[in-house]
Amino acid sequence: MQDAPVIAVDGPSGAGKGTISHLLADRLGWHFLDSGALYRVTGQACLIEGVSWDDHPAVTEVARHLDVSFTYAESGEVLVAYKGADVSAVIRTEEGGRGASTVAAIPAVRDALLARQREFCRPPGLVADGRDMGTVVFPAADLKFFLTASAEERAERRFKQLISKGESVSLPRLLEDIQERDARDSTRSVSPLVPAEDAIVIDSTTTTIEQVFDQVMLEVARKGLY
Ligand SMILES: Nc1ncnc2c1ncn2[C@@H]1O[C@H](COP(=O)(O)OP(=O)(O)O)[C@@H](O)[C@H]1O
Ligand SMILES: Nc1ccn([C@@H]2O[C@H](COP(=O)(O)OP(=O)(O)O)[C@@H](O)[C@H]2O)c(=O)n1
Repeated sequence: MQDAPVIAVDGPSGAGKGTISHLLADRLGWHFLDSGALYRVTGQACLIEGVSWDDHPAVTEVARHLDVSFTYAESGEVLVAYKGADVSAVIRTEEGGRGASTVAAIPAVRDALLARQREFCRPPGLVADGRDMGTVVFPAADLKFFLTASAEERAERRFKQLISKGESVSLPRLLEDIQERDARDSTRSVSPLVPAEDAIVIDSTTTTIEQVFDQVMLEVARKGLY
């Protein structure tokens, strides 16, 4: 099922998955899958096409025919486009996160995006960032991490991140959003947010990005992947 080695990085919002996955893909020279971006673009595409997030058959059609592309800018930044138009910034807003988490709870939408996610698995290897990389999309992954941190710490991180991008947000509102999103992601019937049985769980509530990355690299080396 897998054409190349895969490292799965799962966990809740703000746990540091994107940060650690990017560092890891850079260090190994592997491809990178931002599966959350596919759900975010699906939510955004619905807004663009005038499809309500509650209209499950219509949202599924949008996901099935999603015209999305990922390209790398010279700065190293990933540009995400829908039908050729840049949606990189708008999909990263809190509204974008809410849309993603709403459409991601529709089983047929997850099915529609499954094959597309697996296509990212190409030599020399793939670092896959998401919620169900180790449980559903790449169950045979060579190494699985589940990153987590307290909801308060994750809200604080998200707050700083959004403020630095010039978004006006309130910390209590963000904490509420994170808790709502955690609940929705963890209780949905398909691909709920749970660590794979063989995942290495890393809680970064009180550790720095560097410390988490060192721990991850130790496991990668132990597996002979670097
Ligand atoms: N261990 C950590 N300590 C402090 N800040 C962190 C840590 N890990 C990530 N961050 C910061 O938290 C924010 C969210 O991280 P991100 O990688 O986007 O999380 P996720 O992809 O899991 O939602 C970023 O601004 C990132 O720099
Ligand atoms: N593999 C994935 C990735 C994301 N998602 C959903 O998409 C939303 C946004 O994912 P993301 O990884 O971009 O979000 P953050 O962790 O960066 O907040 C999540 O809240 C999940 O509901 C999912 O269901 N499965």
